[in-house]
Amino acid sequence: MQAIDVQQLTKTFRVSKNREGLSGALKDLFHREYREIEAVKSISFQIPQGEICGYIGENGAGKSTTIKMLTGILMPTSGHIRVNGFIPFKDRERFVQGIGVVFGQRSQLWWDIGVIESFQLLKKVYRVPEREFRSRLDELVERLRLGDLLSRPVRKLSLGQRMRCELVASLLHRPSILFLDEPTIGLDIVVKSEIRDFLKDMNREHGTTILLTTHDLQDIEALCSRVIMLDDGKVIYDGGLDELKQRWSKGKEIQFQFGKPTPLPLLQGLTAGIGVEWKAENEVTATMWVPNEVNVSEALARVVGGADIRDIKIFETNTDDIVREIYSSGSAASPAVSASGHTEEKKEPVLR
Ligand SMILES: Nc1ncnc2c1ncn2[C@@H]1O[C@H](COP(=O)(O)OP(=O)(O)OP(=O)(O)O)[C@@H](O)[C@H]1O
Repeated sequence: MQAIDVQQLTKTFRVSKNREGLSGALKDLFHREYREIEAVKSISFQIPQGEICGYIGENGAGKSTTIKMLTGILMPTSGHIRVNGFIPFKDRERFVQGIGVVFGQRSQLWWDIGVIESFQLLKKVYRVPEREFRSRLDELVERLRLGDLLSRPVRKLSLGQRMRCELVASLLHRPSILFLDEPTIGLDIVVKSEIRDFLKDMNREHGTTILLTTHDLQDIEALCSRVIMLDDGKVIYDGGLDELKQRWSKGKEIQFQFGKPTPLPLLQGLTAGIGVEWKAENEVTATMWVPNEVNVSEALARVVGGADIRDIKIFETNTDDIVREIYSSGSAASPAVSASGHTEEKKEPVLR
């Protein structure tokens, strides 16, 4: 059974139009006009148990709307969803026992009471037996170093402390699927990396399936082997992160540190005719841009054979650059390949 199975899922919001001016407002009183916003447009994907999948897209692409449908908060306009075998908006009570949710911008903890009291309330909501609750709480508190925070009211926690508590709250009932909507938003680099390590451990030790929505592509790099990319309500990429990089990356930068001053014309002469470009950083450091179509070992061999090299660093194009490029280029994608390795029908990208 797939952890998440989504077929031709669509969500259309109906919003009222506000006419301008006093006469417009009066007209609205008697006859409202509506327009439709198609936030999610017939998307399909499956996520097997135990996978960490990134769900990315620009503002307004439809990510949160999808997560809300997957967690049963919103009802789809059309299409089918199964999460852990349940239809989320129907079988609410049994369905929520199997999922955990963290919305980075919204808290599931009670603001004015101690963190531990919030956890106790959630234990009741999810009907977790006392012994199980204790052992799970001990494990999570130790892992996320929450010991000192448990008696503090949530309003007195820093954002990083609160987010660690939110994660505990979402995992107390041992859900098999975790939905994370911007879990690292606004956090400093240390807390971000703590949270990423924690999620990796949860996935490895308990096989927790994670669907992660984020604008922070470092989250994706650190956690996800697969990414689903959304644009204007449609899936425009579904596949491996490495494949995404290979497909979209235009080349590599290779930085050389030389043992003595090495002028650019000498380096350009060594690599003449193979299509690389040089940039001097200083007298003893230069960077060679190697487009994908150029053979890297040939380019390297030419430099190694003619210059005194102390150090070499290779920089791949990073995910941030690639994703920015995809959103801004409007380039056509090749057929989307699902994580299962099956080539799906061509998803026409509408990239703006
Ligand atoms: N309750 C709603 N009523 C009307 N329109 C909505 C509602 N919720 C979302 N939308 C619209 O649906 C589209 C998708 O919004 P959604 O919040 O899913 O995008 P998102 O990818 O999560 O964006 P962000 O990264 O900014 O959170 C947007 O055009 C948004 O304005």
